[in-house]
Amino acid sequence: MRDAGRIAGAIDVLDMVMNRHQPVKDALRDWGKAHRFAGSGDRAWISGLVLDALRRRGALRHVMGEDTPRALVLGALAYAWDMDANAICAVFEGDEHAPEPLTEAEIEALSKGLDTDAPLHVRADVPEWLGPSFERAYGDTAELEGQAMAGRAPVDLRVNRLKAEPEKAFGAVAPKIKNIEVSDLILDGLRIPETDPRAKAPGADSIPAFGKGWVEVQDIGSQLAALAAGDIKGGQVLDYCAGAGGKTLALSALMENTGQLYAWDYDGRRLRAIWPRLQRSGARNVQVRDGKEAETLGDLEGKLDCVFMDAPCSGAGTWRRRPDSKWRLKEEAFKRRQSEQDEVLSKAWRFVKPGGRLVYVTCSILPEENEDRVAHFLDAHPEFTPVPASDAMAQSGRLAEGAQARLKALEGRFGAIQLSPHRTNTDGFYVCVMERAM
Ligand SMILES: C[S@@+](CC[C@H](N)C(=O)[O-])C[C@H]1O[C@@H](n2cnc3c(N)ncnc32)[C@H](O)[C@@H]1O
Repeated sequence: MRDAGRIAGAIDVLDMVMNRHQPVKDALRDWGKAHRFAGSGDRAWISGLVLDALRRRGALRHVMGEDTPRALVLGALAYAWDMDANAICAVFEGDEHAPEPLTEAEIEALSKGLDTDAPLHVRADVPEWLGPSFERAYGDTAELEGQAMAGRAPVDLRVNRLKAEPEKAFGAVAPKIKNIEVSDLILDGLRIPETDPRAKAPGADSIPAFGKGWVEVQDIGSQLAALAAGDIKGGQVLDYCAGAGGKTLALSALMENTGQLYAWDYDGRRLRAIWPRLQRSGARNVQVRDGKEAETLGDLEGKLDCVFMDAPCSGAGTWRRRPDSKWRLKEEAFKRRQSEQDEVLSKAWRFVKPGGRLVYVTCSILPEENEDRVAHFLDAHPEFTPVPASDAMAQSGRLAEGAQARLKALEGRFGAIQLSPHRTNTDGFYVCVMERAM
């Protein structure tokens, strides 16, 4: 396909996302079925443009003066892909598959530059109702935090030391994936830098090292959050919100297959995906407990060295990867997540033994889901005391040289750490560690 047809395709796909409320992946799949002549390279190009339009939807609709799929796609071409109005006109010219020619108003909007005097929520590219939350959380850096969250994300790998040491895994991955880098924060982390949005992303899960279980796809922020469990080798650990097991696998590797790791989730269906992942990873210290909490976890009360809680949340920390969810989040759902967070905290603490630790994690950058929830919990549970999160991460023995000092500088209230694209070039994770009195 030529670029004019791809741009028309991006407008169609974005229309399906915005007006039929389809996730980007589903819209792209349906569009591909109806346009069989489009190859995988065309679909990757279209997907890259749609995702960039969604990532920057706030600033783009402001500059374009409308919030239509066409306006956002044209805006993304100009302001995210650096194509000026003349270049877009030239691509459209004489191509029967091109969208309608640019209007005078569009040419002007594509040429005038982004509005640096716009309100914060526009400059930070977040929904208007979340502007105050952003400002409260990040003050002077709110705009930078929002803009970094509107950028593209790299793909990160975690070396699974149950199967391969980092050097061996790197040696196996490097010939397959160009430009792979070693993380500067974490010893087991590898990074595939963000690629050209017009091109197909390297398929990390199709390389032999992935099939053999030597590496797992996991954002460095998520890996750091798991390290906050500390030195848990030989310990008794509960992954209370285990879901599909991303953190379970990281915790098992941290435990070097010693001790006992219990994986539980309130929604048993979510646990199903954990089984093949456990098998591929070689984890042998995991007991998946599937069933009602009272029946399946009752025997663990007051016994565990660490309860790890990757709480349900808005997912605001992953907006770079799922930008449609940024605009779908509604106040009511946001409030519901906060009640769920209070609920999981109010239940899970009882499994921690005296002297043991509770690790509260969200993939959110919003204080209502993070420090506000911890404050609420600590008010009701004075027997828990916060522990500096960077110290807990260092106790895992898996931080890269110099990383502890960098993370220490990020510690805020309760010694908790807020990771973010702007601060750590990771997804936005919040990590708070609390210790139960003896
Ligand atoms: C962020 S996800 C967990 C992701 C998982 N740890 C991973 O790394 O792949 C949050 C999980 O919390 C679970 N959850 C939601 N509400 C819950 C509740 N009230 N009690 C326990 N778990 C809950 C959800 O089922 C979901 O699987």
